Amino acid sequence: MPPRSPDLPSVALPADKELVLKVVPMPADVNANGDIFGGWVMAQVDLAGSVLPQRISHTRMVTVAVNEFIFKQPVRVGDILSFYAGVQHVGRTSVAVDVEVFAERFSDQGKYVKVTEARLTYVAIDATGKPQSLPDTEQTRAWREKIQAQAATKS
Ligand SMILES: CCCCCCCCCCCCCCCC(=O)SCCNC(=O)CCNC(=O)[C@H](O)C(C)(C)COP(=O)(O)OP(=O)(O)OC[C@H]1O[C@@H](n2cnc3c(N)ncnc32)[C@H](O)[C@@H]1OP(=O)(O)O
Repeated sequence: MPPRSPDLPSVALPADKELVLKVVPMPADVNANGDIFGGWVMAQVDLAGSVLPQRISHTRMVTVAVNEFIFKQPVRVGDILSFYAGVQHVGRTSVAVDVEVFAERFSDQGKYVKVTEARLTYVAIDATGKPQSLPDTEQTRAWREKIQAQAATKS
């Protein structure tokens, strides 16, 4: 196995996002370098990103786009991965979500390395697979208002 690069300093976990998933990759998930295969990480990010949209849709949702995906640091076997998600846009049928992934080395817990960040978009679909409007729930309105308020403070 090639030598490991030294770990970066621990970073703070995001206060503006929600912990939606924790998982530990196993030896079956490695690539030819001995690190965790990027496709495995992408699959976990897709699942993690779907948690918040599913909270408001109450119907089937599909991933329409991976708008951005950055592998910042390698993931190792046995890392405890924490997936943090935040809704960035709520459209008529779609929800865009930012996902950040942090690794705790199994033998050095409590120190976090940011390994991945991504933006994905999910679409609510009906029984025939066509996009359908998101329901107008309290949660939907709360996210829309929060996003508008954040945009107003930026401009
Ligand atoms: C009953 C309950 C069951 C619960 C059960 C729980 C299961 C818990 C596990 C869940 C797990 C989920 C996570 C795995 C999810 C997969 O694995 S899904 C599999 C991969 N994805 C697919 O197969 C989708 C294939 N694509 C399609 O079917 C169609 O393209 C779609 C998605 C229905 C969209 O159809 P379309 O006619 O192109 O739609 P269109 O009207 O142009 O756009 C719809 C919306 O998408 C947006 N959009 C389109 N393209 C883009 C883009 N590139 N970027 C950003 N936004 C875009 C549009 O802006 C529009 O947004 P709104 O303005 O309406 O908000």
